[in-house]
Amino acid sequence: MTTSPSPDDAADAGQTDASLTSENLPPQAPDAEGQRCGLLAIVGRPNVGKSTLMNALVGQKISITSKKAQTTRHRITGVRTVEEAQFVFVDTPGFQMKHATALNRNLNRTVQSTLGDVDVVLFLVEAGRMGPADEKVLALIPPGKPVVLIANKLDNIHRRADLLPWLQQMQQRHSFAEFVPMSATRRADVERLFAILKPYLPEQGWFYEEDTLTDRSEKFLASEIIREKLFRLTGDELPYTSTVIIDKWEEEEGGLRRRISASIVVERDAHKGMIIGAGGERLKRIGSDARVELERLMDCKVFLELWVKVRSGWAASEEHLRSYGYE
Ligand SMILES: Nc1nc2c(ncn2[C@@H]2O[C@H](COP(=O)(O)OP(=O)(O)OP(=O)(O)O)[C@@H](O)[C@H]2O)c(=O)[nH]1
Repeated sequence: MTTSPSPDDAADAGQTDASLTSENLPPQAPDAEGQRCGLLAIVGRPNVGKSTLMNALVGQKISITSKKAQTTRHRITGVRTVEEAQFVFVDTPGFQMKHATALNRNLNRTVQSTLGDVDVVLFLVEAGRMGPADEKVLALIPPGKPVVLIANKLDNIHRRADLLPWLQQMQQRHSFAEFVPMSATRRADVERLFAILKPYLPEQGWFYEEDTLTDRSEKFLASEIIREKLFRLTGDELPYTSTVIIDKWEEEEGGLRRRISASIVVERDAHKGMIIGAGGERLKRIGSDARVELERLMDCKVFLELWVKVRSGWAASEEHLRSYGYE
């Protein structure tokens, strides 16, 4: 994956990447003695706190100015180096099981192949709960992979003793490598997690420089920010089957200004109306919220133009998925 944005690089707003193999691993630091480095994935059903944990682990600030070229199969969500250990978090796109469309089947395949390559999987559940949706996620994890059970939202459990019988049950359910009751919202818990995870990282040189936080491209991050605003402002009304494509990306005044044009692709006219809102108010709000965040992230002025397009049945069509780079 390249990090320098190019307006013609259509795949950039999509999700494809080349393969992470021993031949094309990023160069290692010259002095690798004592270093550890490994890939980690955070999985769990919706709403268990994956994003909260990820943000807490890698910090809020995302460095998207890094121009280091990478050709890895995985989209790296974040990198955090703690003392001699470098934690490289990879993305496992969506666990949408609500609608059994081609999109979901593809995503599940992606999830499985991603998890096959990582060194350790962080399986998040809500402390004291293990429902059918959690079971489905657990079933996607390849056998033999070290899985750390994170019992998140511990702060919702008022008496710790109440959790013990549940933890014992969980022990019988799967041979988890570790059990970590914690709150992703508690700094101390998050820092302790690094120490717990460190032994699972292979002893090898770092893949990234110490201060790298992400190597995702600016265009990809921009599409994610727009998507986030889209979902936030449409609530549960909008199905997962919508995506954001960056159509135009122009840098002006030597990078001091960016002109971005993006399309929100939905399946139905009704969804289009939902996004646009009465008098176009909602789309305006999505655009202005996204613009403010993009300006902060990229530290420059941003002109953002948003379009809503209807591609009927695109989520069900494998061909469309390929053209959007979802393979
Ligand atoms: N009380 C409490 N709430 C938490 C904790 N971690 C996350 N949350 C809340 O749980 C909700 C869901 O968190 P997210 O991080 O968005 O969950 P997610 O798993 O990324 O959700 P999806 O994007 O739907 O898959 C948010 O309201 C968080 O603030 C925690 O440790 N304690």
